[in-house]
Amino acid sequence: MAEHTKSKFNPSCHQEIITMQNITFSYEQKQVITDLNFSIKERDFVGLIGSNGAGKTTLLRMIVGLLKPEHGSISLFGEPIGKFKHWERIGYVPQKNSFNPLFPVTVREVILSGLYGRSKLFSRISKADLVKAEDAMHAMQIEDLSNKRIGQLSGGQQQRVFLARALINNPALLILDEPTVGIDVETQEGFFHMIKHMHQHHNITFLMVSHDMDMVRSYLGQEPLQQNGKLKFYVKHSHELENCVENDLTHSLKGLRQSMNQRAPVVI
Ligand SMILES: Nc1ncnc2c1ncn2[C@@H]1O[C@H](COP(=O)(O)OP(=O)(O)OP(=O)(O)O)[C@@H](O)[C@H]1O
Repeated sequence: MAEHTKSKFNPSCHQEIITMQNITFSYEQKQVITDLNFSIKERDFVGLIGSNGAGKTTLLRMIVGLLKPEHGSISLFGEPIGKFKHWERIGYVPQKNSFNPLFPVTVREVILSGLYGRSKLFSRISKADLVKAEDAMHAMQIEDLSNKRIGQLSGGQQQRVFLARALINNPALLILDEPTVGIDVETQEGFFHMIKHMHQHHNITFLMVSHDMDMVRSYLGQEPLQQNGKLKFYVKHSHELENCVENDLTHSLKGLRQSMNQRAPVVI
């Protein structure tokens, strides 16, 4: 990736967030990813495209530590994944789940579960945690859904809940696996509008799997920056954003909430 003058751009915009070197992965006898080299820098927006079975979800699951590469290495925020402990810096929204409407978990509980992660599984919910949940719900404009059962929401509303769950720790990296599958076109547009807004105004790096080529091409360019097998990486670099400068916005939930409030509501 090209280097850029440090006088103009904040050097922190160039920290490597994900580094993948010579990654190969197989399920039993079937090799899915072969010798992949790719890195993502702070505040890049990467769209990961590929046909069904190309290995997109497999790659995301390796990045979030749920699968181990057969060969090669992954670093997160400059640390080898085996030593990386700051999982709260990463928000992960897996592929859409469908819930039984009777599943007895409320929206607030789903969002709070984002805080328990790997370290807080058995800790009690503090007042501060509840405030974070409120902020995340406010940022996603779903406060009115807080006591509803997750299974009673529409697909678009559920996606907002899972985004709020991913945001509750103020992540520096958001990983989204086909976030708009099964959602109507109008709602998808609203969702992408929101994601782009978050990217442009907050210091968040995005890695998103999507089949929506119109959205990908309109925001990330016509051609992939790199291809590996059937995986294509479309990228908008942090230096293409005007406000990647010294006085970058911090990305606290409150800041997100304020800036989301300044624009027209997005209907999802
Ligand atoms: N647990 C598993 N055991 C064996 N094979 C698997 C497993 N998970 C995925 N695969 C296979 O690995 C390949 C890649 O799967 P993956 O889910 O990563 O693809 P994908 O690009 O995300 O596809 P889609 O667009 O359909 O979601 C597919 O051929 C799939 O059948």
